[in-house]
Amino acid sequence: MDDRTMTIGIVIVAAGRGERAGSLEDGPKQYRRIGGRPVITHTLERFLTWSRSGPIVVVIHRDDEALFAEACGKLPGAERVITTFGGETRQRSVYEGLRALSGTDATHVMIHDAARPFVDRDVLDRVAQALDEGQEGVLPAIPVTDTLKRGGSDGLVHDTVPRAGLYAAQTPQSFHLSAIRIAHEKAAALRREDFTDDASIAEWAGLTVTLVEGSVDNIKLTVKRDIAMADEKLSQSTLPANFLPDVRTGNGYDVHQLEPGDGVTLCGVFIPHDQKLSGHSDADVALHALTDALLATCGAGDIGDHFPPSDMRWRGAPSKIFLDHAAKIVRERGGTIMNADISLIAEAPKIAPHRQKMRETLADILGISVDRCSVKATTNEKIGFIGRREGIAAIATATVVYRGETA
Ligand SMILES: Nc1ccn([C@@H]2O[C@H](COP(=O)(O)OP(=O)(O)OP(=O)(O)O)[C@@H](O)[C@H]2O)c(=O)n1
Ligand SMILES: C[C@](O)(CO)[C@H](O)COP(=O)(O)O
Repeated sequence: MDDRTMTIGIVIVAAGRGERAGSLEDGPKQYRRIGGRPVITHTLERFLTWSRSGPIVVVIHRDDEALFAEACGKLPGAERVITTFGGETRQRSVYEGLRALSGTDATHVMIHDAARPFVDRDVLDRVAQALDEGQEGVLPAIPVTDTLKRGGSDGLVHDTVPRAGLYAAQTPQSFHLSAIRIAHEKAAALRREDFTDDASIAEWAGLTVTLVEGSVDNIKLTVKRDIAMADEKLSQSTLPANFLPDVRTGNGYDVHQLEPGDGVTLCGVFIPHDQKLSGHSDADVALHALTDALLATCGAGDIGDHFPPSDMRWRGAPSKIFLDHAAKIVRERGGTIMNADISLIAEAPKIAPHRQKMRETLADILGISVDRCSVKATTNEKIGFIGRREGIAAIATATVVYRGETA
């Protein structure tokens, strides 16, 4: 069953003290800086820019109100975040988050650790897809890769634990909201306070929990070294002085003919109109131009090389598929997308009312923040084929930073 009527609420737990990461000296780990910004800013941004996020609850510690406001108050979309206070244990904090979420229209919930800032859109999409298919509980996890030993207090290895079938549990763990809330209530009533994740509460309450593929990058920052490594991963400041940043810019252009119809899809957004764009796919000129711009940053050809118009699979296809593919190629080649800029040249329809939605759609597809995505529009002053409303054109520019070299 594909249940797209559901609303996925998000609970991000951020009320821990982070003792193992040295909070006594440096403060709670979720407010420590990696890549120049607090850990929780990265985490929350991942959900604010994911198109399927419904209401978002962040569970904070009573002492951290100012820290949270400073870290997240200026993020685009921050005004829709609900905060509530957590408890002594992670389990209690989740419970408080679920209570806060129950006052919204959420039917399902993704429960995520603030201390996992590297969760990516692919993991979120996989978890959401399992919910769409009607799973009661969903656990992103990765197979254990180290050999496992059971040790004793005597400092000796007692035995080797077969690792076949063993997984390391990650978040966001996801459920029907009412089912996981009832499970948490039951655990609280029976004073069971020893659960370290929500999947184990669900299992205990008799819910079925389905495994989906997590990501090796989706680590939980637990000890000091994790935070230093996360910072190294994100920070330019740790690069050697002779590091040459490999910044590349690509451009793309596309045009499609207009014919009588009921609307056009531009930047992934359908706009009702008395014409439609003709083309093999959904003819979204804007996404086609941006796909070419991204491919250009790593010399990966153009859209026609990857999606030939002669291939029947792309007949009527949403152009999001093409842009998604180009972004994946860029990432696989070590690129980080810095920005995307599209200019639409169209006599009609009016683009301005749809610009914000278009920017959000680009941000979601590219997995970057909305402020890195720009959509502009101009008419052609009634000149030429665009002026005669015979077609719509788009010009796109993308900037990507690839792993640099030392001189
Ligand atoms: N009482 C608690 C404990 C934990 N968490 C949150 O749960 C996530 C995972 O917990 P963990 O890594 O164990 O964090 P801490 O409890 O903060 O760490 P420590 O055990 O080292 O103190 C974190 O985002 C943390 O902020 C929470 O909201 N409330
Ligand atoms: C929920 C969790 O992230 C799953 O791996 C983890 O159990 C929470 O952290 P803790 O250190 O076990 O409290």
